[in-house]
Amino acid sequence: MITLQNVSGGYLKKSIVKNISLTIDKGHFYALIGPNGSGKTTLSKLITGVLPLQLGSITIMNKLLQQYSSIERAEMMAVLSQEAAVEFDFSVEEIVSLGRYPHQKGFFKSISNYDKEIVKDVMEKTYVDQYRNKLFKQLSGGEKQRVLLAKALAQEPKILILDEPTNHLDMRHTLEMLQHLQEYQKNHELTIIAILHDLNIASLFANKIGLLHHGLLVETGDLSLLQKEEKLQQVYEVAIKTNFHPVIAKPQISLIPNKTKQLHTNLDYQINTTKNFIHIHFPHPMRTISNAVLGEGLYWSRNFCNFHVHYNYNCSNPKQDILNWLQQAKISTYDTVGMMTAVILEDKSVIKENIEGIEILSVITAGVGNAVDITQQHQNSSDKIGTVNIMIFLDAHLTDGALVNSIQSATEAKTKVFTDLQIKDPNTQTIATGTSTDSTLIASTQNGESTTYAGSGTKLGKAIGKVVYNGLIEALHNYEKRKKKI
Ligand SMILES: Nc1ncnc2c1ncn2[C@@H]1O[C@H](COP(=O)(O)OP(=O)(O)OP(=O)(O)O)[C@@H](O)[C@H]1O
Repeated sequence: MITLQNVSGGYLKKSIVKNISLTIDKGHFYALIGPNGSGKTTLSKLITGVLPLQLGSITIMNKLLQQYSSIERAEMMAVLSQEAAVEFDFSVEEIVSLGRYPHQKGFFKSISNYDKEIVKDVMEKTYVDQYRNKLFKQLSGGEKQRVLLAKALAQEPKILILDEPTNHLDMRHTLEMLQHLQEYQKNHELTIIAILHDLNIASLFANKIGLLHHGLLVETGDLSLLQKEEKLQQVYEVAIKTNFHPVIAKPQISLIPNKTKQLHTNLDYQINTTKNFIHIHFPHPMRTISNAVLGEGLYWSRNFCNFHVHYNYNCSNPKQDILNWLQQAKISTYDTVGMMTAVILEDKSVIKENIEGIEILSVITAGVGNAVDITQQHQNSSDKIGTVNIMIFLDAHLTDGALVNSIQSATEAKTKVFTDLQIKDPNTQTIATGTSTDSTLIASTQNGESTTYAGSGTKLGKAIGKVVYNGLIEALHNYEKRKKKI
């Protein structure tokens, strides 16, 4: 619908943007991204016709831009620019009504009932109707931004060009504005071109992205562009890590500040065991992966707790229970991983070793009351509290993939223990592979070179295998000894 072919343009004779070719489909949201001064605003001014082309052509709906009259352009396109701060003594409603101006006919342009309806509607949708009689200049930056969006929408444009539309807006209003625009985009087939500095916002709302650098369009394409770590690092000259949004399938980017000196070189830990909990504390956060009750998934944590509960514990809200117990014990609820067990905590095993240069610590509690053979179809009740809780701490630097690999290594070693000790699933009388509610955690200091593998073919994987095997045997031995005493 909008096609730019070899477009160059700028100020006076100087070309700021050079040789740009791109296509924006009707009803799409096209995000223009790029560092400060890369030419985004200049390119948007070429598209609106505010700046003349030096070279190339711009076609909108199969007609060259210069063939549209200025009135036709004003009807077709609305612009929300950074420079739009009007400081006249207009009320909010008057400013929004100005958006209807290109549509008003006749010599004495006057506002029709239809115009009034549109103005009312957009004011409501952008939540500015509450300020309708207030003077525009008396509004906050964010409120002004919403009024200017209302004015642009009142124009009922086919194309909306936004220069940093979420400037001044807080999180709620940023989201509301863009969701609202998305609705317009769908319902009115509105084409949006938005200059955005926040790449994560661009990812949430754009269909297509264009990356400008030194006036050149270095990449244009779908959201996969936002996963090109090296390209983005090179253009923005900043260290980043791309990943996915935790809830929806959109890329998200995290900034990495200049590497600060690592404050610790080994597993400096403190452990405190009471009747109610084991608390392992590290002075610095560790990168973790676990299926713990609190802090599950990928996380950063300094505190690792395993709480003792009665074997008939009512599991209706285990996470909240752990939060309450942490508060009672005056342990942080923010950077803590929490597990539960019905096993007597004194029977834990703690092994700290240096295996081929890898410092590794394991803290394991174990019982086999609800052992299960995962390969058999018999239905076990699984609302009992975890009996094999494995916590492994490593002085290493693991990628997310290596963390997953470590869990796999720990699980293989655990299953080997069940096989070697001939622990059976009581329902099927076959060798069990674990118990029905086991928890496993891997925590890594993230010191040194990062590694992507921690499977059975690696030094790291074998170190995990060794401490899990030995630690679990010791913990089960303690458990059996206590059972015999009872
Ligand atoms: N009116 C002007 N006259 C001359 N040069 C200008 C003018 N406006 C901008 N420039 C120059 O054009 C270049 C690109 O500016 P532009 O505003 O298009 O970048 P941008 O990518 O929108 O930047 P930002 O992210 O900082 O808003 C800059 O070097 C700027 O100094």
